[in-house]
Amino acid sequence: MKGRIVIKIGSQILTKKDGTLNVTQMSALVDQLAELHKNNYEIILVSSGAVAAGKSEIQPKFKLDSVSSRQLFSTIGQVKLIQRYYDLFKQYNIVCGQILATKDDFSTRKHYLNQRNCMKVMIENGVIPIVNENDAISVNELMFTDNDELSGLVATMMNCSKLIILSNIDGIYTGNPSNPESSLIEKIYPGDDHIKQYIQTTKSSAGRGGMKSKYNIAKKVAEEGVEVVIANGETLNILIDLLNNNAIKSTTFIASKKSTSNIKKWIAHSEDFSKGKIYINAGAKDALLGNKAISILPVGVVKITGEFEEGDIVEILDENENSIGVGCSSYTSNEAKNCIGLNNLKPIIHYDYLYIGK
Ligand SMILES: Nc1ncnc2c1ncn2[C@@H]1O[C@H](COP(=O)(O)OP(=O)(O)O)[C@@H](O)[C@H]1O
Ligand SMILES: N[C@@H](CCC(=O)OP(=O)(O)O)C(=O)O
Repeated sequence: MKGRIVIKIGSQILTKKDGTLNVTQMSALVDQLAELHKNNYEIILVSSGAVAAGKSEIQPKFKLDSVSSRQLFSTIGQVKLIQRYYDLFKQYNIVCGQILATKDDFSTRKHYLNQRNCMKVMIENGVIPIVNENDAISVNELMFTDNDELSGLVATMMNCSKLIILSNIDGIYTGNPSNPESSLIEKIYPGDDHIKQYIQTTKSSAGRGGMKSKYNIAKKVAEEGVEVVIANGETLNILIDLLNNNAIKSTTFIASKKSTSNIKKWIAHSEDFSKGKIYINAGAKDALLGNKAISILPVGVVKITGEFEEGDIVEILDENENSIGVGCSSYTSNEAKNCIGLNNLKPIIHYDYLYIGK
């Protein structure tokens, strides 16, 4: 096996403005995926495009709100999308399978491991998983920011070496990409926090999260040890060139060298399931943000809100409400509240169950 990689393809690459599938583009990408598969890469595809592809199929009989229209179009478009992938992969005798996920499918460790097992058994049998958010049932708080977030979660969960995010742009520019003075940023190292100033809120017409969400998730995933590349899916032979390290326009987020355990990877992507908040003082914050492996002790805690059980996910904040990380509590909320500020007690969050970062 050469490496396990997640490739995420945005709506803009897969569909045309009139809502039909961009079959030429899909076919060019599947040709490359087939070649990588033949060369022993393990591939997980995260594909957007269901909503955009559904729009050309039906004219709603009455005006729909945004939730209903997303539901209606995605149910129709997903069939088109997966059928086309099936046919294209079939030409290479490659079997693909569909996974439609909601955020809730990752909410407990049990759910998370279940998802992991499903993708693992597919890969072990030579099947390419094609993952998309289940737009028909994920609404509001159950929604991922977009498929960039889902692809990051999958890449860390499956211990992939690389995540490639294909959009309609070569990568991250130092300003508005249409401004000739902006230049492409080729490499972003862990801790390069100044880059976020360059990200505009503009996004492509079919995209959901825009570059901001790509940047946020890429930074987080690279800090967990997975290299992330943002590149243009319209560029000829893009995947092959990227994986052969040929000079090609793209932005690479260099992976952090520090290793992150599997349990921490799950915790890192679980902040939306947090049942409570643990506020820590300045000394505890400094210690946590330093280089040592530190647990959160009751003595550094100043306030606790929410109701939680032992093992539940809780958010960690400083006294100014800045989020510092997430972890699994070793106490129930009642027990934890009773030991705020006390010395010589077991950690409220043990280092092994603590993820620092956003
Ligand atoms: N600094 C930047 N560099 C590159 N692209 C940017 C930047 N800021 C905003 N963008 C926008 O982000 C868009 C890509 O995000 P998005 O529309 O969500 O695509 P996708 O459908 O592939 O997920 C680009 O087309 C571009 O307009
Ligand atoms: N699940 C949606 C994808 C939403 C999304 O994240 O789109 P994009 O920003 O183009 O990757 C769909 O298939 O239409």
